[in-house]
Formats: sequence, C-alpha cells, structure tokens
Amino acid sequence: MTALHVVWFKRDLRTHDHVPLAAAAGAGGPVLPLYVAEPELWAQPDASARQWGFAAEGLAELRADLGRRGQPLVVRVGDAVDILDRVRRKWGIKGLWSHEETGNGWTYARDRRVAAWARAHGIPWTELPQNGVVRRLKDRDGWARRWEGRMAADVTVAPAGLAPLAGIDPGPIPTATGLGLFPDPCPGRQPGGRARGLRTLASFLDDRGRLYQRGLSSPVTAFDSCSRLSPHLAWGTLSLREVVQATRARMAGLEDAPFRRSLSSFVERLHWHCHFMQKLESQPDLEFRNAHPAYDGLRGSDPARLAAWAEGRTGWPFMDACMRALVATGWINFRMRAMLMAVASYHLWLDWRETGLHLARLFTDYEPGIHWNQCQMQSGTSGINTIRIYNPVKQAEDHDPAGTFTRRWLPELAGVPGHLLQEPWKMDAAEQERAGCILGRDYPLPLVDHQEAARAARDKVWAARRGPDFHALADAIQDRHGSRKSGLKPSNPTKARKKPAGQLALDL
Ligand SMILES: Cc1cc2nc3c(=O)[nH]c(=O)nc-3n(C[C@H](O)[C@H](O)[C@H](O)COP(=O)(O)OP(=O)(O)OC[C@H]3O[C@@H](n4cnc5c(N)ncnc54)[C@H](O)[C@@H]3O)c2cc1C
Repeated sequence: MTALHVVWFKRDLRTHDHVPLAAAAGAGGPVLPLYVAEPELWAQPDASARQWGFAAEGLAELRADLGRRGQPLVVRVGDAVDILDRVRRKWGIKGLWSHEETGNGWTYARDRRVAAWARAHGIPWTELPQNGVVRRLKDRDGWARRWEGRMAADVTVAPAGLAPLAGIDPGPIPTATGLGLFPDPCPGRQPGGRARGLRTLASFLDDRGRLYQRGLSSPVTAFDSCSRLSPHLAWGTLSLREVVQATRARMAGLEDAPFRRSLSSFVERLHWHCHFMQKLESQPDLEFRNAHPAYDGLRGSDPARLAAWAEGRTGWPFMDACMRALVATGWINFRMRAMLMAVASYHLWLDWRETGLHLARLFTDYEPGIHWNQCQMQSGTSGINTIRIYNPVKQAEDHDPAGTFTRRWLPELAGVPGHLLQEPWKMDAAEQERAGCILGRDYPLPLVDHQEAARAARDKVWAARRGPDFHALADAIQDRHGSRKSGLKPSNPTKARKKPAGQLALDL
C-alpha cells in the first residue's frame, strides 16, 4: 500500500466543514480517518463518563458518515504517539492532518510530543484552525475582524468519496468503563452526534430562539430558550462557522424584530466562545494559575465545604437545585454556572481550581478555554473584570420566583411554604414539623451566613486589589487578553481600562 494521509480527529467529530479532511483528500493518495481514544487523557481530573458518552455517540455517527464515503473511521485505544507510530511503521505516513486544538494542559503537552515525533520522522503535520482562535497570536488588535473573516469564509464540503483501505479493522468504539472512567449517571444528558446537533440548531433558529434573550437567565426557561448547542460546539459535531452562517441567514429573512435581536445576541456569544478560548490558547497556564498574582494563596481548601457544595447540600435551596439539575443533566445556563462558581469562591472561600474541576466533569460541554477563564472571572482572579458576588437568595427571587425549579430538584422541601422556600432556616420548630422538613435532618442548615460571608469575602478581595502593583499588572492583562470589540486599538488606553472587557457589561 502507498503511504497514507492520516486525518486525526479530536474534538471535530464531523465531515462537513472539516478543512483537514478535505485537504487530505485533495492531497492525493489514500486517507486514513483516525480517532485515538487516549486512556491517559480520560484519566485526567477534568474528564468524565458523560463527556465520553457524548463523544462516543458522535464517533459512531462519524464512522457511519465516513463509511458511506468509502472508508469508515478507524478507532484505536492507546497513546497517540504510539498509535501514529504503528501506522507509520506498517503503512508509512505521507502527511498528518488535524485541526488546531486549544485543549487542557494534558493535550497541549501531548501535541508537543506528537510534533516532536512528526519532526523526527520527517512527517509534515498540518494543523488548521477550526474556529476564530488564532495560533501564535501576537496581540489582540484586529482579532475581532479576523474572527469575522473566518466566520464569513465558505464552509468546506466533505469529500464525496474516500478510497477504502483494505486490511484495516475499524476497531470498536470503547465504552466509558473500558476507558477506565468512573460511573457517572446522567439521565438527562444531551445525546451526541451531528444529526442531533443539526436538529437542535434547526429548532433554535426556527422557533426556540425567539425567547432566547428573555429566557436565558432563568433555569426555569433556559433549558428550552438557550440554543443548547454547547456540547456540539465543544465536540465539533457542528462547526462554529456553520452555526454563525445559518444564524445570519435566518436573521436576514426575519421580520420579527425581537427574534432578530435574540439571534444577534446569540451570535455575540459565539464570538465570546472564541474570545475566551483565545486566552487559554495564548496563555495555557490560565488553567492552573491565577491570571492576576495578587490573588495567589488567598483561598484554601475545605473538603467538607467542597463536598457539600458539589453534592447540592449547601443549605441554600436555589444553589442546591442548580447543582442537582447540573448533576442530572450535564448542563445549566450561564447565570447559574456563574452563581455556582461565585458562591463557592466568595461565600465558601474555596479555590477555583478544585471547584472548577468538579464543574468541568459535570459539563457535557466542557471546553477548557471557556471554562477556566470563566472560573477565574467568576472568582474575581482575572484582575480585569468586575467583582460579582451573587446573593443566592436574591438570585432565587429573580430567577425562580414561583419556586418551581427549586421544588423540582429538592423534593425534601415540597411541604415548605413559598415564602420560606428559599430561606428554610427561618422556619421555627413547629413550621419545620408542619412542612415535614426538619433542618439538619431532611435538609441542611446553610454552611455559613451568606451575608456575613459575602462581606468578609469582599473585604479580602478588595484588600488584595489595594496592593502596589495591582493596577499595573491588571493593565498588562487587559492589554494581552482584553477584547477590542471593533478590532481596533483603543485611542485612549487609560479610558479603555476603566471599562474593561466590554463583554462583561452585557446581560450575562
Ligand atoms: C463557571 C463557568 C464555566 C463555564 N464553562 C463552560 C464550558 O466548559 N463550556 C462551554 O461551552 N461554556 C461554558 N460556560 C459558558 C456558558 O455558560 C455556556 O456556554 C452556555 O451556558 C452553554 O449553553 P448554550 O449552548 O445553550 O448557550 P447559548 O447561550 O445558546 O450560547 C451559544 C454558544 O455561545 C457560547 N457562549 C455562550 N455564553 C458564553 C460565555 N459566557 N462565554 C463564552 N462562550 C459562551 C457557547 O459556545 C455556547 O454554546 C461557562 C460559564 C461559567 C460561568
């Protein structure tokens, strides 16, 4: 057999708008579409069986799609360098093709090993962008314009035919247990695969998106009103470009102005998707280190508090309902993610690296570049964003005023009257008896007094901000990572600093 072009699929489980696949198919010679299920990647503390479940469904569909084109997806379990080297020794590799990946620290290190291996064997590895993230970006000036350019480019058509490779067993797609993952029941998880992704996109653009802007902040409405495309974007069953283009095409034909506005704010979020990923691409240690060192060593570890928070037993009903909904479905809306993180970081004074890992495992849509930057932002350690300390009782009043969401996920509070639902600790003994909910037995007392804890946290955070170098370092961070909406450098940098990172002022 002549040497192969290997297309290495990672978080891009589709054939449509897959530039490396099309380029490899056009390069001449047989093409091996390959996915490597890496047990070491899945043993990382941010990985979970629910994520694998979603990915595995996408892989099965991708295999069938490629099979219809002539050569099904080949899946192997092991270390990527070992597997690629086996292919090289057996068939020879003419070229390795993949999308650029902005992953976690582990995939970054693995890609460096793959690059070294490819160099050592004289194999050209072509990595191509798959969204608006720019590799080896010098500075953020003009970034937004580049994003627009990439999103406006033609989508790439999948190759019609791939020559079948004789003698290569496609191999089974491993189970989560086979990959060594812990059991992770998630009955409400979104199913994976491109067909589902396309249906989700269509229902959002046809109908659900009408209520997007009004419905995205409350978990009562957000499960329907938000696009729910995040796991499809994270696993690449849909390309970001095709989602942007489909949305703009829909907007062009819409007379309903509120619907159009909703879709416009949705496109803005697709922009943020890459804006946040770009930060991690440019500075991979943001997964591990405070963006601003003034916060180093400020927060600590408290296993009992961490466990109570992680299991939805903080004693603040709305918080606990959000956590339990997330555990059961693998998804919760932005504002509730922000609240879960902020309450952990401020009221409970837990370090974002620990709480962030728990959330990462729970999210089917875990996307390291968005995730770690959001964790830092909601914990106040980015140094350039507004400090937001959410009040868990006020959030409940604003976003679950009738208590339906809270009651759904906390059946032990079923008998608690509405006016005490979000503050059950105010029930006296007789009220607890009548409600059939004894505090400390059926439902926990709050871990801390939330108002006192918020005050103490605010004082500590502001004290850290009064250090001598705080603002100079914050300016440097803003310069490196801050958004420049127009794509042009602000004419007055001092003014621009006072209103940092425009995206934060929006209705997050
Ligand atoms: C602590 C924390 C952790 C988060 N971790 C992740 C994560 O791991 N993966 C992830 O995709 N999103 C993450 N988000 C951002 C946001 O909550 C989700 O993108 C959104 O809830 C996904 O649902 P959706 O697709 O229905 O969103 P929609 O509102 O329909 O938005 C469409 C898409 O835009 C992007 N997007 C939306 N909001 C944001 C945002 N604030 N920042 C960056 N991109 C955004 C996402 O790709 C999303 O799929 C996190 C937010 C917080 C506060």
